[in-house]
Amino acid sequence: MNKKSIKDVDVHGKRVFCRVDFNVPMEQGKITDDTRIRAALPTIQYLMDQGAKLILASHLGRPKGKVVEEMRLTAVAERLSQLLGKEVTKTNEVIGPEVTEKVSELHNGDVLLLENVRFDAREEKNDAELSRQFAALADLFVNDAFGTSHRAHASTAGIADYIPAVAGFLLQKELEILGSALQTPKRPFTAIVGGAKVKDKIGVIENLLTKVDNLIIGGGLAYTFIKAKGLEIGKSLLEEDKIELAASYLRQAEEAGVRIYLPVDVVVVDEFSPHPPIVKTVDVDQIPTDLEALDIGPKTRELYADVIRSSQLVIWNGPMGVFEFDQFAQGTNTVAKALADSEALSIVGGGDSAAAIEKAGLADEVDHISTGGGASLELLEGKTLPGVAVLNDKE
Ligand SMILES: Nc1ncnc2c1ncn2[C@@H]1O[C@H](COP(=O)(O)OP(=O)(O)O)[C@@H](O)[C@H]1O
Ligand SMILES: O=C(OP(=O)(O)O)[C@H](O)COP(=O)(O)O
Ligand SMILES: [Mg+2]
Repeated sequence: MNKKSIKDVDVHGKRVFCRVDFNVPMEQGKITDDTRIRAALPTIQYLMDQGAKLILASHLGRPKGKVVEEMRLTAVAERLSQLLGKEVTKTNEVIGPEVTEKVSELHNGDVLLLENVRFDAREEKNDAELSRQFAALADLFVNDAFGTSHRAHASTAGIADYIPAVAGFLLQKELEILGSALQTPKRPFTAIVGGAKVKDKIGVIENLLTKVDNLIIGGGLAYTFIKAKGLEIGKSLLEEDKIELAASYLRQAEEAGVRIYLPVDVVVVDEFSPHPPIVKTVDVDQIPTDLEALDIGPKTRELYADVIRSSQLVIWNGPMGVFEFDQFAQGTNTVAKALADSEALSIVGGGDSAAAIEKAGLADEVDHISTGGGASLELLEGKTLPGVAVLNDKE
């Protein structure tokens, strides 16, 4: 990578604004998986040891520019304090007098965490004024938020217009590992895409079709494709205005000789909950109009596991079902197990996918767990990530 890293600059006594991705899965105010916090520790610890005054910034969820109490970073600050064995101060605002004061009180080696940056509507607009205000707090910008580096926002990109900008260790490591796997991909090369961010993820498929041998589609993403094939999907997750696009991908794949795998059976329910009154497995052409699919069925699990076992490189982003409810985690767990057992070079990416593989107890069995889902897919497409592009080049 020809970008400067924190090793290339002197941070002693400097105020460092470090963007991290602490967008961790939460349930009832509790962190259910702290992979992303742990992944940022090497950078944070290094900057502390070097005597920097550290200002950390992250988003959590999608609060859409307003304060949402459940999306405050309070639990994140507590967990970070535990992991570092040192008190992390947190502000209750994103920017303003409280932030300015707390920054001025920092000593070398201290850590301050700003409130969820997406509480400020200007963050996602990559607003110049907010970028300038962030920059005014610090002498240096460090991007270690690989999982958010595909977003051009004030704290991931805009800030770099005003102060020197370098990469953290996590960002560097992610780019190296993903970059080398993709440079001369081992074949057969299989990509597995699932999850719930259909709007974000469907777009990457066009490019993936030029790179992979097999494309497995599961999770919430699958239903827009099933609909595109003219089948009934009931109340399953659908991105209405992407149906045409999905249909065109199915045609393109056929022309390119890429095999697309879609669910052949699914688990449907009458209520989105851990224990719905009705739970049944049906073939994909038999989804009742009033039910919703929360997992891939047993035939699909076996089919997907077979494809994985015959691959040499597998990149997986997005759970196969609503794995947070144990009853609907079987599709995700079967895919995770197949990946763990296979000889393929295996890379799993995404905040929720990482949580799923941890929950399945298989985190040590795959080659790399990436903290980025959308980010790793865009990298896989061959795109330059905005949060990387803004960093200073090595001289
Ligand atoms: N069939 C489905 N219907 C609704 N949500 C689903 C379905 N399958 C998976 N999901 C949800 O997708 C979410 C993760 O999506 P996403 O954020 O895109 O993945 P990642 O964080 O791994 O990149 C999980 O919370 C999971 O419950
Ligand atoms: O969780 C994230 O991405 P992921 O779900 O693709 O892993 C990142 O924190 C980015 O969040 P965003 O998709 O709301 O911009
Ligand atoms: Mg996610």
